[in-house]
Amino acid sequence: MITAQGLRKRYGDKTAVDDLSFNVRPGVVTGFLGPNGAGKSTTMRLMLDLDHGAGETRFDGRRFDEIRHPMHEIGAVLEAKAFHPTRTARNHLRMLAAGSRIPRKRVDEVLDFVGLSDVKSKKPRGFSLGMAQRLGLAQALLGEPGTLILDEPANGLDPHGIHWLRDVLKTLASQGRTIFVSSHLLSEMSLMADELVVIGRGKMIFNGDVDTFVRQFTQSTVLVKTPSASEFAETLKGMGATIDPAPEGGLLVSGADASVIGELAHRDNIILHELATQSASLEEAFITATGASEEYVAHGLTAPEATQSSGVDSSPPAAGREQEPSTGSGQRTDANEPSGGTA
Ligand SMILES: Nc1ncnc2c1ncn2[C@@H]1O[C@H](COP(=O)(O)OP(=O)(O)OP(=O)(O)O)[C@@H](O)[C@H]1O
Repeated sequence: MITAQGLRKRYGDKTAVDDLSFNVRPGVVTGFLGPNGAGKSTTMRLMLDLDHGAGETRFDGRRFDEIRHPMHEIGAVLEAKAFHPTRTARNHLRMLAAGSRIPRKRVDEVLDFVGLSDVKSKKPRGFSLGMAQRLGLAQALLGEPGTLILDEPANGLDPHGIHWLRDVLKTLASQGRTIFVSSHLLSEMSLMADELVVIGRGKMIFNGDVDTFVRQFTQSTVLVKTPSASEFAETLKGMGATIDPAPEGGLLVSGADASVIGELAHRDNIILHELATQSASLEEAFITATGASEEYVAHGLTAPEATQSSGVDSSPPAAGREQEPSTGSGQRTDANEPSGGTA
């Protein structure tokens, strides 16, 4: 279990991490999400004592500096290409293994596990980003730690590699390990993570399970297909639901769940051909939840005649979108106030 309490970091007058407190449970994968510049990497560095700031992180009750053999307890990859410049991949890991009294054979085991056996005698500086990510993971796993902290581990991996990483992290979590992983790949995160820590501009937005996050920040709709569409639409509107035409045909109903709609149809002898709840995606929830705390907002290209020579919009960046997440349960807090590889 990781317990982070009151993490805070300022760079000059910029607050990069603003009083973050959260728990990361063992046995599940916890995703760490936030827009660019939200403070994810800074938070991870603070957690691992790689940066100075306020607050405290405990790993199974102990601070990082109280852990005698960190490689055996915490594996972390914060930078994909942080390797020794001249050693081969295998020698790089052997050096780290020797420093932490890890048997040499474990080096070959982890290299095999991450699929780098064929290039173990090559120097990592020639590795692609995906290969470097694999070597970073091998390094993190050397001491068979109970906790893994990974910053964007899927970055640079091909689709097979991403699939593989998901299986690896889920398996490691199912063994009771604590896995904290940041990623911008939301579709991947929705398949991988059970729980989430979502931040924006350094502040907590949500800490809890993925389904609750999606439910809190989106509205699910129900697809209804019936030969009596106009008649049934009137009935549904009469009980306060909103009706839109579904792109695939039928009615898209908001504001009433499938069981209520089914019971109404039964009451009025309406034949239903389809009744399906359409859940929103993690990506939709993320956009809603973090829209107000997006720091770097892109602007569309303006028409060529408006920009004359360059064709690029040169207007100053906006402060952010005017979208405000409503306050939900205790798991969720607002984040609208503008503020501001190791193993
Ligand atoms: N060494 C530094 N000096 C000054 N500002 C910094 C430094 N490191 C980070 N920052 C600022 O702190 C904020 C948080 O940065 P951080 O890299 O932690 O965000 P992030 O969520 O990891 O972003 P991304 O998703 O783009 O990687 C940003 O505004 C960034 O510009």
